[in-house]
Amino acid sequence: MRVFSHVQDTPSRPGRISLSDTLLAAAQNVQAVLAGRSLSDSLAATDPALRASAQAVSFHVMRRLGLATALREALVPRKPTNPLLDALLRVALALLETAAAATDPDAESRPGREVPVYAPHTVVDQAVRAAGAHRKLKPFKGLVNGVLRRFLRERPSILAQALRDPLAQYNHPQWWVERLQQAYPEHWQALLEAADRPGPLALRVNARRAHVEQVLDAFDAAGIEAFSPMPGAVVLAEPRPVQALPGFEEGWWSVQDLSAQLAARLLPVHDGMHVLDACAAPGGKAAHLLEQADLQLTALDFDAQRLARVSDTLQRLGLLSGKVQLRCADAADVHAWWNGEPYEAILADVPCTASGVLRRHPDIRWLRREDDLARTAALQRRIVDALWGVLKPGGHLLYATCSIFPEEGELQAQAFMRRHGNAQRLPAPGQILPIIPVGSADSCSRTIWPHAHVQGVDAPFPVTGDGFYYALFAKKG
Ligand SMILES: C[S@@+](CC[C@H](N)C(=O)[O-])C[C@H]1O[C@@H](n2cnc3c(N)ncnc32)[C@H](O)[C@@H]1O
Repeated sequence: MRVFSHVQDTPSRPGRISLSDTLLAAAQNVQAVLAGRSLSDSLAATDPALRASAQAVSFHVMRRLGLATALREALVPRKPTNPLLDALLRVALALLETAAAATDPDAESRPGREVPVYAPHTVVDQAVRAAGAHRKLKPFKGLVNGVLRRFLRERPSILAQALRDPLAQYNHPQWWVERLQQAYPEHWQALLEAADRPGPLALRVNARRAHVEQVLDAFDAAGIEAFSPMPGAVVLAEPRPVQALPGFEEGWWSVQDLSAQLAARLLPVHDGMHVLDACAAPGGKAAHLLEQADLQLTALDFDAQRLARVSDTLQRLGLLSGKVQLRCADAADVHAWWNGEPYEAILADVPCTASGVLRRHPDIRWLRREDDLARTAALQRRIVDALWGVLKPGGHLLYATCSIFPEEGELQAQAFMRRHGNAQRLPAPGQILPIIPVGSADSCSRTIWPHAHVQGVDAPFPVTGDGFYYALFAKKG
């Protein structure tokens, strides 16, 4: 059994993180997500001492929430009226089932290395202790103990009963599964499985401060296994705390997924150009654009708090200058922010369901509702149509989303072409799916991964980018 090194399975003592505290914090996070709050926001409010361990457990529970819910329903058919109790039961059941699967020779899949695995008796003891330590849960200590012990005694039959529910089998809402089945009849299962594995730690090298070889040499000297799967990018074999990596203080690189790193490479820009990043926060792609060329850049976002992060990002990388203008406004309402000077290039990294980044945000599937898709697609249409009006003839607009739903990708791009007779579609990757390793023969498929960026790479370990969509349009003169 592997126990996370930062979590002890003994009671709280000053300076030590107990598993019971972690379970309680994870239950509070799960409760928050079930109430519609994002896991990142909820974790930000978690005691900093507990945050890393609570995150590891909460991420795992999000990836197993369908199964944990079905197990809880099988054991306690009437939903507990205390939502924290319900969440604690689901957290403990997710961990117990994972622990059991780790040693079950008949289990279909073994937990991955990133999954928190604790001895079953430890999970039961610590969940009971967690209940006892919380004023509102104290009366339910006996129930928690009884439910979890019964699960351990009767696991095969309870698991079989739970797995009759598709939610338990797939750990995604049914509507999500159906949409993927429809869009990707051959890949939907692989997509569901990929969503439950963590994405690789990918870095974008800041061309103004370092180059890939320099970063790889520094990592090698520090005993960190890494390679470069495409120009300007470095991927680590194992996730690590980024502040401890060589070059962090020096601004040599930024954390950015491989698929996201394609944006600034796809939009044709050169020194002196007047460029708009229309949905810019927190500034990853704006920074990349400025690392590539000396631009007159307007970074726009309608969320003031998030826009402040653009400033921080550019500051850290030494990219903030008088040539960069930050504007807080609705991109679709051009009269509110546009000074009348057309842009030569526009990046439209529009808001989306984020269905392509479940590896890093496993809560997203539980937060989204099916009708969000149509609402988000309508917002994207409104934004991109407005932006088309501020693009100079001869200029380029790159449409991007971190989604794998065609309504936000290819269908959106095709509808855009039908609405704008003066648009010409140029080669771009289209839909990128997070299931094909970079460097494999299959990654040369244009619909899956832009082959130009990966051909000839001899990958020492398999790497995939997040789910993303790119379409590039030129405005006829
Ligand atoms: C996918 S994120 C952008 C990520 C960013 N390009 C980066 O690389 O760091 C989408 C952004 O669009 C912003 N947004 C949403 N609706 C908007 C609107 N109507 N006008 C401008 N920005 C908007 C959100 O606040 C969010 O920061």
